[in-house]
Amino acid sequence: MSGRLGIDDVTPVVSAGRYPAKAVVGEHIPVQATVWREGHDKLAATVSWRGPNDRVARQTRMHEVGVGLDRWGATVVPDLEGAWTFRIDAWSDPWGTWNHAVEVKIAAGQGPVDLANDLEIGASLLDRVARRPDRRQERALLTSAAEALRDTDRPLAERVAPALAADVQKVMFEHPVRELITKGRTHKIWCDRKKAAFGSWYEFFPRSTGGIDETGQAVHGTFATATKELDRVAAMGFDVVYFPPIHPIGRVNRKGPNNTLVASPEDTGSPWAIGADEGGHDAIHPQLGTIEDFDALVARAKDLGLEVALDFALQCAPDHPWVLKHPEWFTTQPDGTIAYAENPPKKYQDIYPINFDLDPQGLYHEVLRVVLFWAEHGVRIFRVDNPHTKPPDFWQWLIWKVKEVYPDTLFLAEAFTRPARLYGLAKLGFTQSYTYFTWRTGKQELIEFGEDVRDHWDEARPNLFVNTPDILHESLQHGGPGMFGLRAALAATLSPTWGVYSGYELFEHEAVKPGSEEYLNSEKYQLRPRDYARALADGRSLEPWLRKLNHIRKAHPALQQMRTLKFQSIENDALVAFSKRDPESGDTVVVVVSLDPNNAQEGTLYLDLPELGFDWHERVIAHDEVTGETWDWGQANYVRLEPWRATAHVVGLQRRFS
Ligand SMILES: O=P(O)(O)O[C@H]1O[C@H](CO)[C@@H](O[C@H]2O[C@H](CO)[C@@H](O)[C@H](O)[C@H]2O)[C@H](O)[C@H]1O
Repeated sequence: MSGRLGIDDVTPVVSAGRYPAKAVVGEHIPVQATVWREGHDKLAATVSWRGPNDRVARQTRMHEVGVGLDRWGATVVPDLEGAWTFRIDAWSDPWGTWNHAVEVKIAAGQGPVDLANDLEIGASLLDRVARRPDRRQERALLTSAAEALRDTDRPLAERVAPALAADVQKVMFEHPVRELITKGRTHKIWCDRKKAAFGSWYEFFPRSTGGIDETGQAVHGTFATATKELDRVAAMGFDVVYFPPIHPIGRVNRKGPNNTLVASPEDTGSPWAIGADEGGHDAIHPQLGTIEDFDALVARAKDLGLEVALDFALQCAPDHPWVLKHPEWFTTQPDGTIAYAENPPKKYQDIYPINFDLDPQGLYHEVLRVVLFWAEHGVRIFRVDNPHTKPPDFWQWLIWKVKEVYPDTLFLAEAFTRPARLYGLAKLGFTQSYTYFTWRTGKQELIEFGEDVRDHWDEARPNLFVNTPDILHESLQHGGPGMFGLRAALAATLSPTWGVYSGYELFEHEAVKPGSEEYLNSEKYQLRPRDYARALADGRSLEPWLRKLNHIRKAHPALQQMRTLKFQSIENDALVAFSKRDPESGDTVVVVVSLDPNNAQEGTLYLDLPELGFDWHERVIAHDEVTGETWDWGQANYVRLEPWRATAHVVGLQRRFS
């Protein structure tokens, strides 16, 4: 410890300050610290915080949190993207000490003689503030309160009354006398744009948008056909459209349908097998079109309010130009061959892993060049494939190098891995992280998962995909349409950022074999044209539900929050309930989701109303955004969910004004 007063356990601080805490513009960030001192004198604390353009630090006075905990808190709201810092300043608060002394001594029946010194101390404190050049406006007010304290002709109550009055207290609080000022360590916050925390993602393969020809054959899609698809995606309320790799696909060791190891000349191969004669990571697959076509797609997406996210998979097909040009970037085995990549037990026979240690200088700069190339073409979101198989310091270097040029760039880590690595990557700079959500299906698992991601919010932001081309969870394989609906409801409301891989809205659920999470006829290895319009017309589509969920998410700022997530008690293991509150607007939402896709479930929901900003016994207006019904709710509420009608309630709570 250093400094006159104690300042401990500051939050948000990530890894003892090695990495910046995460925030987005406009986010209410709770700053807390344990601040303590010897003896009985009062202390106070201030957050001194500074934005990227601030020449002078902003000061926000902290308040005591709880009673007797010596814990102090304040909220700061960064209003600009970039690097912010904050520091806790603790100081002795003589005005607070004086207030306390006077109150308790008078309450104990002490008179003016006992309080003589206190009265003079109070007067001199008032004089000190009144004398400040920048307090000219309040000078008369403070001086007259000081005079009253010194006026021995008045009864004691009248001597102290002006100094204890609200107007004087306000000035003395806002412009305090600070003694024994102790400055804490400076901590970092990186503030991203809002989409870093809040957004709805939709993943589709541009190559699957070509439709079917007259012979019934799937036609390879292009950026032009993919562009047409954007209207439907935007209409469903998504904000980010994510494409698997769009680069030339290797021909050597190309995979065939259903992950077979022999491909016919017509087989498209996996887009993650990046690189061929036509180019590598900065090239476009010729069948998709040209860079100009890509630019046009990005522009159209922008018009529709969509942002394009590209996959960034650092690996190479054996015929990737890097393999020939830079053999030093790959590990050669004793027999002269390069081993293919693996993510055990998965085998990626069509790609070589890159060795980051053989020529870091050359490789790092080439990779940076590639990312900046796409950033120059308007891509500011990258979904990074398998980052946990590459060195951590490489990611830290790359992410912050890119942000030096394009600070608004966001990186989603596809690291389904051990928690230390998942959170480690987030701390290094990844904006968002895939999570274990797809595998959390039971009530208790979901509660633990939700609380875990909430409690890591300063360092990692979860992106809850309901499915991916690699993950068709068994619950979706066997749960029927109701399961698709409820999983979407959970993902869209539990986390400010969620995602859907196309085909979900068509309830695609056939696995390649029992026990596998791989789709049958996976789009990873072949084209998969889909007739969304027909399904919608026939009532076989989840599109209306996805649209509704995204609409509700936008209408309720509470659902754009994670810090305020709180699970509420509901008496039924097939029902899970939680609340969220937006600190800015006060918007408050309670979500109840049924985990049973087939049967009606009912239970009593007990709300922690004070936590939600209401009194314990208050009756509130509860409006369900799903069914459109409005109820009168209080502490205990009967809830029934019938999957054929609704798998979830998303209920906005409002104070009942009489
Ligand atoms: O390893 P993960 O399960 O995290 O999956 C990600 O990375 C894989 C490798 O890039 C990728 O796998 C797909 O592409 C491979 C290379 O073409 C191919 O060998 C695999 O069979 C195919 O699944 C996966 O899609 C991606 O999400």
